[in-house]
Amino acid sequence: MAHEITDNPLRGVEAAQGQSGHYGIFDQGAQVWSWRPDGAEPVIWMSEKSWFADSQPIRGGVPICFPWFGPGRSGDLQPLHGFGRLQTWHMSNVKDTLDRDGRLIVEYTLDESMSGDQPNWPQRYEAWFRAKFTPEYLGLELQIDNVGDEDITFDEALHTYLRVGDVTKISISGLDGATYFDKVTGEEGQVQSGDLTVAGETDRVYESTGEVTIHDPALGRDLVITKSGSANTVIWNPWIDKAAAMPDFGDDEWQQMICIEAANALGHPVTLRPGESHHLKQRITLA
Ligand SMILES: O=P(O)(O)OC[C@H]1O[C@@H](O)[C@H](O)[C@@H](O)[C@@H]1O
Repeated sequence: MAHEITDNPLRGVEAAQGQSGHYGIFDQGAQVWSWRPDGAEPVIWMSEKSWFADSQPIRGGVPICFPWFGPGRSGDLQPLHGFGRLQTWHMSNVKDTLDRDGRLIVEYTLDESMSGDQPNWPQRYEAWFRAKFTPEYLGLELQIDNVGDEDITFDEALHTYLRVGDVTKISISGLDGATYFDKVTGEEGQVQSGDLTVAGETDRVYESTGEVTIHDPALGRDLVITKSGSANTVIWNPWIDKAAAMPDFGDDEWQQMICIEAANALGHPVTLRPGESHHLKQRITLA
């Protein structure tokens, strides 16, 4: 058993793990799209309606938002969530010990010579991303280096789409007492009370650096999401109307997904002086 470089529907790395496990990442956006530990239901969610086309966002997996989140802090930047997720990243390293312990590590790089002329963010940077697939957890790490001679400021997110059995039955713990901006109502300074349940369109940017757990009774499992280097946890489910309005999202698919994103956005951009680096990490563990 070894990893393969595959081309369908997009170029990337794939691996089988055990009898039924599967790992996958695309070069476009350095986007993880599959983590299914052996014997488990998929943990990473992918839409069956996703486009797989050059320079189009991929709906599902783990999009890397960079160097801005959504339309950016000015509210008018395109493409949404930054150009990083639309670029073809350079696969710089692949290591597997699949036969021994079921692990696969894939590393990617991106810099301004590859992302080309970006009028909204003409900065010098190097980005490095590592996905570590193991039978126990999926580890994600994004490093941004300032390689220029001026300060750089950016937003970023690991926009992780997770598969759940029935989103109306899950509860998410770990955010009790955290303040959040509700992007659906536009209300700032909301405070989470107890566990979060999903009963409508949900789009919240929490001030939170801690661990959250999804309790999923329909699949009979918990997903534990830890992170570092991140001031915000974003939770997103489009619910019925927004799902129906998105051409790359199945009308009923909102029922089986939730995004739990490790971000630095809105009031928490990252500023790096020349020569400095920033690390953003997220780990998903099946419990
Ligand atoms: O459709 P996109 O650009 O992939 O974004 C999906 C969602 O991503 C979330 O992170 C945002 O908070 C939502 O507002 C947004 O709708």
